[in-house]
Amino acid sequence: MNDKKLLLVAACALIDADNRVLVAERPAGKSLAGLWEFPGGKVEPGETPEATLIRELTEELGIATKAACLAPLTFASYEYERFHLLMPLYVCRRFEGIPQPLEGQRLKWVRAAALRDLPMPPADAPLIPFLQDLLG
Ligand SMILES: Nc1nc2c([nH]c(=O)n2[C@@H]2O[C@H](COP(=O)(O)OP(=O)(O)OP(=O)(O)O)[C@@H](O)[C@H]2O)c(=O)[nH]1
Repeated sequence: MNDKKLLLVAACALIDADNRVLVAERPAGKSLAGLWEFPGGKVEPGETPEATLIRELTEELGIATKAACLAPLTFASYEYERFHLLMPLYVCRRFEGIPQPLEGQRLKWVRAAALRDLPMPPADAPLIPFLQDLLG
C-alpha cells in the first residue's frame, strides 16, 4: 500500500482564435520554478475542479469563464517525490478578458507542436499529444 498523498490539481489549456495555447512560467521560489505549465492550481476542499479553474483563471490571469466553457481533454497521473499528482486538463476557448500576468509570471501563447520544445513539469509531457491531436 502506498501512503503517498494524492494531490488533485485542475489545469486548463486556454486556446486563442489562432489555435495557440497559453502557458505560464512558474516563478522563482516555487517548486519546479522556471518550467512552463498550464494555468490552474490545487482543488480546495469543497470545490469542484471547474470551480477551481474559474477561481484560478481570475486570480492568476484576470479572465472570466464558466463551467460550460471548460471541456475535459485528458488527465495526468504522475508520481512526484512528495505526492502523486492527479491533474485533469480542460480546454477553454471562450473566456472574457485578455490574460494578464497578475502573479508576476511570464506568459506566452504557443502552437501545440511547440509545447514539446518547452521545459515543462514531467507530469505534463503525456498531455502534449492530446493537444496536438486537437489543435493540429
Ligand atoms: N497548474 C499546474 N500545476 C502543475 C502542472 N504540472 C504539474 O506538475 N503541476 C503541479 O501541480 C501543483 C500545482 O500546485 P499550485 O500551482 O496550486 O501550487 P503552488 O504553485 O503553490 O505549488 P507548490 O506548492 O508546489 O509551490 C504543483 O506541484 C505543480 O508542480 C501544470 O501544467 N499546471
